[in-house]
Amino acid sequence: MNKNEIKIFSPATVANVSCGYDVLGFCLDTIGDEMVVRKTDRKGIYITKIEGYDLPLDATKNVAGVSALAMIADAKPNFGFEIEIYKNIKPGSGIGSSSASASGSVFAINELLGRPYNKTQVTDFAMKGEALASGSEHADNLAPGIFGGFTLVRSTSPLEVLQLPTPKDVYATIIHPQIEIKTSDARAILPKTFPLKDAITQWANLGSFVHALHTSDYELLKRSLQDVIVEPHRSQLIPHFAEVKLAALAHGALGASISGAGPSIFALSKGIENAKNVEKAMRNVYSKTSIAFETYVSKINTEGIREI
Ligand SMILES: Nc1ncnc2c1ncn2[C@@H]1O[C@H](COP(=O)(O)OP(=O)(O)O)[C@@H](O)[C@H]1O
Ligand SMILES: N[C@@H](CCOP(=O)(O)O)C(=O)O
Repeated sequence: MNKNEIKIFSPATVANVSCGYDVLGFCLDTIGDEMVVRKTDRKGIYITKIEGYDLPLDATKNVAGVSALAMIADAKPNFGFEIEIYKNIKPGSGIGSSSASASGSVFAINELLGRPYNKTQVTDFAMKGEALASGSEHADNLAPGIFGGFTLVRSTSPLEVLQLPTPKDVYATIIHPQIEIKTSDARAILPKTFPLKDAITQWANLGSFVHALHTSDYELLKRSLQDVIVEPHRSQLIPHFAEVKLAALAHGALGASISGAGPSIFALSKGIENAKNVEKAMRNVYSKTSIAFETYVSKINTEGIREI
């Protein structure tokens, strides 16, 4: 017997991970949204409550509604769904706020339907919602949220997601300056073409990063966490980016870069003590400014979205 209601935790995620623009991502554990989804007699998708941030209740204007509508257009159930969203992830944060909603609704509906879709198909529906926020279909936040751990999106059409291993001692530190950068704006500022020599550097680093995850080679992980394509352009949108990155590296981070489209900055470290030292160092930089900020230290969440 399928359930009528489900409550889920939909975690924040870090996309790009320095060397993997639009393809690489990982899942966080200490911050995420909660959602309640229930079956209702009236057909369609109804967002009945949003707490935390001011977002549209209209299902066609909310990423959670758009992905859910795509799923029910395919599944054609003879009932509908009500969605309540309890947002903790600020929209425009760079830690996958829109992705958590777009993937959370379809994860929950799939559960209530008795899991007719596999994780790749769920991600595909979620991409329809994510496209509303960013202006293009990308799955580098959605895939780690739905699959858990580190993921690589080999292709979005057709969608192919590779689940990568998570070395057991890797922790993430995030600093989120409380300014908003819309993903669509941060995408629009990127050049359309790049020098071949930069592309070579980037794909060498991406390949090495994936190899480092498979072999738990922390030194290689460190050398691979470089972004010569996107970071030089987007870092200009983030106040004190260079200082935060330098501070993180000086206090033991394996690497640091922009989380998603920013303004959040992430670092990866070996061991939770290093990750906490990095958090302190990042906080020190922003404490000297008038910009409000939040920080998080998190293990890599290998489960992804979960029922609570
Ligand atoms: N359920 C939702 N959660 C978050 N943002 C949403 C939602 N529905 C629509 N949006 C819109 O998506 C944009 C935020 O997405 P985006 O710029 O990708 O930020 P983030 O990096 O935090 O995902 C905002 O314009 C917001 O109004
Ligand atoms: N690859 C995308 C990722 C956007 O992530 P978000 O968390 O900022 O929505 C991009 O870099 O544009």
